Amino acid sequence: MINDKVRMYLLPPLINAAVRAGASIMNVYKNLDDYDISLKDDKTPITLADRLAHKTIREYLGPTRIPILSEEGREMLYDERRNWELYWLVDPLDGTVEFIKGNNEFTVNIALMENNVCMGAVIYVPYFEKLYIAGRDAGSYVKEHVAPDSGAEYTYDEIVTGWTRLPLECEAVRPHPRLRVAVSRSHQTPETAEHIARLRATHPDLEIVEQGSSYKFCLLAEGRVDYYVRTTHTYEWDTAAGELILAEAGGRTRTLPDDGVLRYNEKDLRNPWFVCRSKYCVI
Ligand SMILES: Nc1ncnc2c1ncn2[C@@H]1O[C@H](COP(=O)(O)O)[C@@H](OP(=O)(O)O)[C@H]1O
Ligand SMILES: [Mg+2]
Repeated sequence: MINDKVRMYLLPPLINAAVRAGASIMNVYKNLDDYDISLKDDKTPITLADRLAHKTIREYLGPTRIPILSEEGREMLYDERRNWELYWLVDPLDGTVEFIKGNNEFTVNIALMENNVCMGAVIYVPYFEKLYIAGRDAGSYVKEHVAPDSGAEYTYDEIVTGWTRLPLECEAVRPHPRLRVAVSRSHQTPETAEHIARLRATHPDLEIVEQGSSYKFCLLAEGRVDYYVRTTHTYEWDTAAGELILAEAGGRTRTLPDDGVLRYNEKDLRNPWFVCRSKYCVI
């Protein structure tokens, strides 16, 4: 089991890898003509930014000698990874579609997995310069004004100075008279609409919040949205960090339709459908 000492030792590489990857992404973001977009086998897009962010993270986390399972290295064989005790689960650029559309809603996700349970997590939102951090049984936090930096070398003390515990306690967050429901901006299905129609039966004035990437988990953790319904595929690297950040802020994630938990390091890395609730969600 990872003890507090190991956790303190691993927090800086986790954070610095994400902030450095954010710098790689933002360097590409400025040059729309040079995104070098292509489609992967599953027909989802990949850009130069995904590749550079992956390379940055791999180079920075390599010296930890903990193996990496990344969206841009997904060809890793199940037999090779199934017995890993520790690994980094990485989405170097989550929300590639939003990146291409230019709406700023993209993130870097890194989760430290121990026996297939997320023990530490970071979601970095480079455009908004926000860093969300969670440790199992240690809470969730947000740190603002963390600019993308290709040479980031934050120490443990620098990271934990000036961060804010989640959920937020400010007035903008609660109480809120209407149920706020997050959905993917670009990936909705008829089942998403049906699910929302059922919610509307009891909450006719509910508010839809369309948002790309794992940033939805961050909004739930902060308490800015109450509920998130996901009825299209995601992969394990899309959810591991966000799920811990939400859980440590008092929220929860449950699979649809069976009300179970998301499992990690499965043979098939695609998640079942799920719903998330913030700490204060009333349904
Ligand atoms: N048709 C599709 N095209 C692109 N991504 C899809 C998709 N269906 C599901 N996804 C998943 O949805 C993620 C984005 O989340 P959201 O829809 O909440 O913005 C993608 O992560 P990547 O952007 O890392 O590939 C991808 O894993
Ligand atoms: Mg993703």
